[in-house]
Formats: sequence, structure tokens, C-alpha cells
Amino acid sequence: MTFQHVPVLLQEALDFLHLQEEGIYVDGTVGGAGHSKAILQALQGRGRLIGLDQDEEALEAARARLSEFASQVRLISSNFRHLRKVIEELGLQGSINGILLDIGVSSYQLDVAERGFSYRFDGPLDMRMNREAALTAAMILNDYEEEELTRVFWKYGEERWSKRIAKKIVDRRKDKPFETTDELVEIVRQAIPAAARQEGGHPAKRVFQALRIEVNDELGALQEGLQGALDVLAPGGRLVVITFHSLEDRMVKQFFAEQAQRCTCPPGLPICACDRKALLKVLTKKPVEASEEELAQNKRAQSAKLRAAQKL
Ligand SMILES: C[S@@+](CC[C@H](N)C(=O)[O-])C[C@H]1O[C@@H](n2cnc3c(N)ncnc32)[C@H](O)[C@@H]1O
Repeated sequence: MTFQHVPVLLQEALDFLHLQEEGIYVDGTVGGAGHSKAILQALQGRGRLIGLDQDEEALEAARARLSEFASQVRLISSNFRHLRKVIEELGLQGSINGILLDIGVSSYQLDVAERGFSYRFDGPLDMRMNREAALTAAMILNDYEEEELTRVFWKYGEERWSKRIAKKIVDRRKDKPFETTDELVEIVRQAIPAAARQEGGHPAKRVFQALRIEVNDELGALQEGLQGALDVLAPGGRLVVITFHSLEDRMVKQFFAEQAQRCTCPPGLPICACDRKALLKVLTKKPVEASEEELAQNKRAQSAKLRAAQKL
């Protein structure tokens, strides 16, 4: 299957990155390289791009898509939570002019049944972006306590029937461990009262999203990735983050706000009580969302939120 993924908020991301022709840029979620390719085109044969992805298949697709820019590109298989280490190893700490994180899964990952990300196709309950990682969705479903399952479905999926679904899973796995996405879809369907099954899209949508976030520790990676990005940016460098989940957007908003906080001690104090210096300037008061025009062409852009900040 070819790697299909339409980049979201593309022009907005490029504008906030404020590309300079000799600049060094990092795409922490290179995926199908839609954003990366546009960055390289804008650099017009100058500058450099370092692309990270934890999914080998995505990197392979990116390598093919970016072959014409080979001399300007370095693609690295890594989780962006290790961004600081990766950039340090390249000797580029403090020299990065812009970083883009476009969080979540790609359309390609969702469309390959064998990866187990989608309730639309039957496949193994995998959901790992990094296929060498230890934890799979099947392990969570077969090993987590009922309370833990409830927490995951509620916290990451905002699934109102979390408790009922967790109970049903625990009852069902006594007979036979879960193996396939279809088995999970069927159990979720049975756990949700018939009258509520069609509320908010496919009945298994929220449970699949929650499991994916847990399998890949997406919130933990984002927290570490944001700090790593701040550490490696050059003064004046830009950080642009696109999220698809309210918890992630809140995390980015809070991180930006904390790093933008200045010392508020009254001037003239002999010793400043908080000793705080702002490290970021927030460039987006409110998150940027997709235009009507983009939404008409790409349904995936519906929940996308972009926030940007500049290192001081
Ligand atoms: C939404 S897609 C990015 C699409 C890309 N911007 C494009 O235009 O084609 C997200 C990609 O980020 C990768 N990814 C998600 N979380 C990651 C993480 N913590 N570290 C590295 N890659 C990650 C996924 O494997 C996926 O390929």
C-alpha cells in the first residue's frame, strides 16, 4: 500500500516556522513527509532538515518522497521524546531554527489493517507506532485490571461507557484472550446500550483512540518532546505543534504559558523572590484551526489545533 497522508494546516505551519533559507529545521513527526517536503521546497536548495519518526515504514516512505532533497535531509528513526539527545549527537544543540511536531497517527497507519489502529478493518490488536516497542493493545486488554482499563478509556477517550466496556472486556477474556480488532469492536458494541450506539460516530472510535494513546505513551512523549524542543532551539527559533486531542492541546498550551511566564516580583526588591526568566514568547493566543476550505477537502483536519511559540 502506498503512503497516503494529506498534511494538515500546511500553510499555517510554514508561516509560523518563519523559514530562513540557511536555517536548520526539525520535523519530529515526518510521517509521509508532506510538511517536510513543503519546508524543503521553501528552503530552495539551501538549509537543512532533520526528520524523525518512530515508525520505520513512515521513514521509508519519507526517504522515497524526499529523495530529490537527499543532500539536505537527515532521517532518523527515533521517538521525538529523545529529541534533545538526537540533536546533541548531531552537534546541533542550540542551532535549530524551527521544530514541527504534528502529533498522532498518519492516515497510512490507520489504513493498514495489519497495524491494528483502526476499528474499520480486522487485524491484530497491535497499535504500536514503533514496532519494536514492548506494549501492544492486546497486552493492555488482556492484562490490565478492570479499573485501569476504565481509567484509560475515560481519560484518553472520554468514553462515557468506560466502566461497562472494561467490565465486559474482563468477563470476555476469561474465556479467550483478545487477539483481533474485530473482537474488540464487537465487545464494545455489546457493552454500549443499543440506544447510545450511534452517538458520536462509530461506537468503538473512542476506545481505539484511548488504547492507541496508552500503547504509545503519547502524552508522556509530548511532555518530554516539548522540553527537548525548547532545549535545542536557537534563540529566535520557532516551535510549532499540531495536536488532535484536547489533552494534548492543553499540555502544549500549559507548557507554552509556563515557559512564557516572567518574573512578576515588584521592581526594586533586593533579591528577586522567583528568579524567573521567560524562555518562550507565545505566538498564538488561541489555537489555529483549519479553514472551511481545508475542512471541505480533508475531514482529518477537523480536530487539528496548531500552537506556535518563539524561543527568546
Ligand atoms: C500525523 S503523522 C505526520 C504526518 C506528516 N506531518 C506529513 O505531512 O506527512 C504523525 C507521524 O508521527 C509519528 N509519531 C507519532 N508520535 C511520535 C513520537 N512520539 N516520536 C516520533 N514519531 C512519532 C507517527 O509514526 C506518524 O508517522
